[in-house]
Amino acid sequence: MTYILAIDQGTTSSRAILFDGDMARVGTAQQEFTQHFPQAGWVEHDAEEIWSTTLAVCQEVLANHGIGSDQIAGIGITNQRETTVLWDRETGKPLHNAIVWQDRRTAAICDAFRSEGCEDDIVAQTGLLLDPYFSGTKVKWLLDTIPGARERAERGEVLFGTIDSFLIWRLTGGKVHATDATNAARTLLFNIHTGEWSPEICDLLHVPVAMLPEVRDCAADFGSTELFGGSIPILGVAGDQQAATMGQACFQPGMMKSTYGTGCFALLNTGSDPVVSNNRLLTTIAYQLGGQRTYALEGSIFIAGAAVQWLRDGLGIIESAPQSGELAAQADPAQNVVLVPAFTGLGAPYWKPDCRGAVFGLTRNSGPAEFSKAALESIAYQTRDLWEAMQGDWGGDADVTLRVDGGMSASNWAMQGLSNLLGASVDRPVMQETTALGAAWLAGMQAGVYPDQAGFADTWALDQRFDPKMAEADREAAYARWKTAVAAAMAF
Ligand SMILES: Nc1ncnc2c1ncn2[C@@H]1O[C@H](COP(=O)(O)OP(=O)(O)O)[C@@H](O)[C@H]1O
Ligand SMILES: O=P(O)(O)OC[C@H](O)CO
Repeated sequence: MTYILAIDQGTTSSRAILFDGDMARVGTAQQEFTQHFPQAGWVEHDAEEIWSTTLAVCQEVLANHGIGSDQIAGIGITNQRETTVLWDRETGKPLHNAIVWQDRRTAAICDAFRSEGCEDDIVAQTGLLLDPYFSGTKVKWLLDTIPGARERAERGEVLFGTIDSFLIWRLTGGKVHATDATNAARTLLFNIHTGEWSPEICDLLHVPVAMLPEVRDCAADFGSTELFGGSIPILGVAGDQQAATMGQACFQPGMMKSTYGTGCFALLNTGSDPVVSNNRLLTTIAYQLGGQRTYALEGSIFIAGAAVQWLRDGLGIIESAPQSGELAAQADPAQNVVLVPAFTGLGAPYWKPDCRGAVFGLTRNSGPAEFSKAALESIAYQTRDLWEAMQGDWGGDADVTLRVDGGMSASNWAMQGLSNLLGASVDRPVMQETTALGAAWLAGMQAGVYPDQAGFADTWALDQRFDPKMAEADREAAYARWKTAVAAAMAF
């Protein structure tokens, strides 16, 4: 039997998932790693720990299943996006902790460029917003802060990469400095229309082009690793939300997936033409295969499953995440408690980093069940915001179903509520590890052991469809309450 090894390097853990020749998951190994918060709003990872946990989980899953390197046809890498690493070309050592996508330290840099009138050109070239979320201003901050780093980067002695690049460098023993188009598209340094690094933006941010990785297709030759016995080629790379889009087989324009983990990231395939958002969504590359770019509109919600974690760890009203649905089902239907979970600000389409959470509509009878219901419904309302924005940008032609995945999609109550508030069908696939599957598919297809796009799309199998069970008038009244609550939270 031939196998594919998928590496899913996420924000809180590194995972290795082994798939067999039929794309069935054989085994998983996972290790969490340390989150560093050196100052308010700063989030860092130790890139060495990212590397050591990644290496360990790969070794573990292979050992657990007695699989040798000669049985692995290829490795696919998927990763937390935007997180920024600078390392020494000679030693491979990071110059600094990785600056994580959630880190807000470059807000002032963004404000300064905005006041200089640079935002429109950056948005036009990158499809992104001038926000600390993306890598570009993080690279600038590192080069401004670490003595001598910029001069060394100009000489090609210091390299930049998102996590995929750093892992490729380490896996190949420093032979390959490359990334894929989906990861490049999140850096704020990449022109998504030409498929090349933007010389103008690199100049503006004072980022030497010599330090940037080569950009390749998602399914391509990324070198090989000798670290697991024999040689294994790295054949697939994609940012995690794009890998989930492929894992959900959202290959047709108008198809949309939404991944409910800690946060929620919704991507709508817009085909070969990038769609410019009038609703503060991001325009990004969904995938690049055979040199052809397919674009997506993306909406990013920072708090989804994290609201359920808050019920458990903050309020202590549930002991485990699945209890949130059981409790919500007991809520008094006459109460209209609304939670705006802006614990770390609001993402798309509001982009209000300073907004904070709020609860509205409390009565003397409001208790754990109503809080639980409000927390799960807040995820549905936020998705409805993205859905509305996407329909507006896309011209109302989006698919009438939403494909969901991620840990929280296991909640039937939450998914039924989502369908009710969207007024659309919500499809949950049998295979909910779509991020890893997407990365595995890229590598397996490139290796010639997995089917092409059409064949892969045929293997997508439905676990459960949730159809709306809410009267239109009730849905719209509920959504209007949410909009009022968001406006009030933003005004606070
Ligand atoms: N049955 C459930 N009901 C509601 N939320 C759930 C359920 N199972 C998991 N979650 C939530 O899903 C999140 C974990 O999903 P996961 O995809 O593993 O996220 P991440 O990759 O961001 O760590 C947690 O925030 C958890 O609270
Ligand atoms: O690692 P995740 O699943 O939280 O995903 C993070 C996103 O890629 C950030 O853009």
